Amino acid sequence: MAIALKSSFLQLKKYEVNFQPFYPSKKPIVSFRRFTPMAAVGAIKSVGLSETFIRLKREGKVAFIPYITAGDPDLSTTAEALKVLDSCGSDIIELGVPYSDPLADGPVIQAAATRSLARGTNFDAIMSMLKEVVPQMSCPIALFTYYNPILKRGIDRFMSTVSSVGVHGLVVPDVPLEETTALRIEAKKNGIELVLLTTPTTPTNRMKAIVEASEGFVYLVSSVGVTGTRASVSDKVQALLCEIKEATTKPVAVGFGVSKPEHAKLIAGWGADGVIVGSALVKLLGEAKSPQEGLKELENFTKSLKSALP
Ligand SMILES: O=P(O)(O)OC[C@@H](O)[C@@H](O)c1c[nH]c2ccccc12
Repeated sequence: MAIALKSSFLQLKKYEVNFQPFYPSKKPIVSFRRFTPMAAVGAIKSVGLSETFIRLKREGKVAFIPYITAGDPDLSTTAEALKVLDSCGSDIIELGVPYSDPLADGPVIQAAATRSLARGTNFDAIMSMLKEVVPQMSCPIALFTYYNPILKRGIDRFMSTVSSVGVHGLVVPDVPLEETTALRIEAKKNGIELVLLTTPTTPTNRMKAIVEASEGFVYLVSSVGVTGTRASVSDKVQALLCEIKEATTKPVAVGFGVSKPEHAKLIAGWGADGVIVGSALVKLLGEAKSPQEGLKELENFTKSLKSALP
């Protein structure tokens, strides 16, 4: 696998596609041109989030959902990481759009966003990368962004753009439920599943409204505070899962703090339909001595997490 990984990574470095940067005055930040023979294989059509959970339920499996930050350490490595995560059995991938004020993120993901933005990663470059990579993937991608970048671009334009590159889902952690109507209308129009989040402190009636409105799956945040690995998973999650599952038949995936295979196994045993892991993976990729070392560590850790799930 390592040799295959190395050669496909080197393949990727040859990508050269010129695109008009969002701000014409800037030099193109990244450029991709298709050299890889992978494209000759033809596009693999991935299905959406809901369909993925229906298939997994039929197979008696729990979804493994990794999160990585786009452009950390660079977009070429992100493209390769998406393929590594896909080939290691990820069922849905959350791809984070780096943002300057990630208020819900802990130090690991904040640092990843800072590194990515410092490299000049922007939304258009991420879309260009996805346009190349999504046809080579078998699992769906859920784009992860804060609300402000959507408002800046315009909700309708944002949704049509992400849909055009093959993104299936969208997670916006800081949009209040009351403001999701416009997002949900445009998302539905573009075939995008808008995932909403509920937390341990969300009042029951508000939780019920959130699960009712959420598409694809419900994101249960396991603990109060920001993202970041925890030594253990709160046993309150078991009761929260029961409460949510009494309110909806929609799939529920649990995230925040999961950093070990035993955490994933525990959450799956409590009845979760999916387990989300972010910071532990972002740390491997962003803090490795080289992109190739980060990709290798990502592959090994992803396999250990996936193997802990039914
Ligand atoms: O990083 P963690 O603790 O493993 O949690 C998942 C998380 O990374 C991902 O889902 C996410 C990244 N940024 C967020 C902000 C809010 C909610 C969730 C997120």
